[in-house]
Amino acid sequence: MPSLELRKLNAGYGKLQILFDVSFTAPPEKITVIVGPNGSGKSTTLKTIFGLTTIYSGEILFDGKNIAGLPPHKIAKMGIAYVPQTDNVFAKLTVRENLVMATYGLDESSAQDRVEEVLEMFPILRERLDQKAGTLSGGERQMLAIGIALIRRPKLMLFDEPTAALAPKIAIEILDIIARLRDEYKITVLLVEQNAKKALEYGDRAVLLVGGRVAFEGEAEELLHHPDLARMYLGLVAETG
Ligand SMILES: Nc1ncnc2c1ncn2[C@@H]1O[C@H](COP(=O)(O)OP(=O)(O)OP(=O)(O)O)[C@@H](O)[C@H]1O
Repeated sequence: MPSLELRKLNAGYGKLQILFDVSFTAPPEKITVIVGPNGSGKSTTLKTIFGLTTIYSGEILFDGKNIAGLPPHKIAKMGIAYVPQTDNVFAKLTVRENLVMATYGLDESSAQDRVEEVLEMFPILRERLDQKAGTLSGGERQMLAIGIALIRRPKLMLFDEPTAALAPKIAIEILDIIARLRDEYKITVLLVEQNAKKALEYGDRAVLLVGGRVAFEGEAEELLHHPDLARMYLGLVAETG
């Protein structure tokens, strides 16, 4: 079972360093949530794992292999899927075209099976097959983005704020889907979330980033109830009594 381990990672954009000695582990078949204030480097961490930033030093071990410095297409090939926050579907193509595009390189029968699997997981997409992705609701668009990623049968999925801008009820639906990916598909999940409380309730493990450094790594539950960190950085009021 693949786990992901970051070891003393220093990374950023060109000369602008954003991540400082970032180390943490995302254990197999668990949801690891990355939380932290705005600008603390959460998205940059996901982009770095997927080969989209400049790495100065450190290691990213996936399944025991160091993937730091590999280009995104090689990282994808190893079984890692990245679902960015926006621009994660082709708005001008239909739902069907988006899914078919994602099967590129698969033989025809497995391509059909995989699309069918996605439609079984997200029945609403079946109703929208001939609709342009740009006309989907926010929640439906997230489902399509997740579906596109699932077609490659990833072992590790990186989600960047998948519930941003969604109504609370729809946000819960998306988090439920992510929990199903862990439980039914045995996928290891790394989840960046703005809504720390909800995400920590769903997550197994947690990483708190502050100023590009790891301020906490441990059980999600522990961070949720941490007397100081939860209040200082996540705006959560520790429960009393
Ligand atoms: N492409 C880029 N080029 C240069 N700097 C960037 C780029 N993308 C992000 N940054 C900077 O990196 C820092 C960390 O941004 P990042 O998006 O990783 O934070 P975040 O924790 O995900 O924040 P948020 O919750 O606001 O999305 C910020 O100061 C941001 O301005």
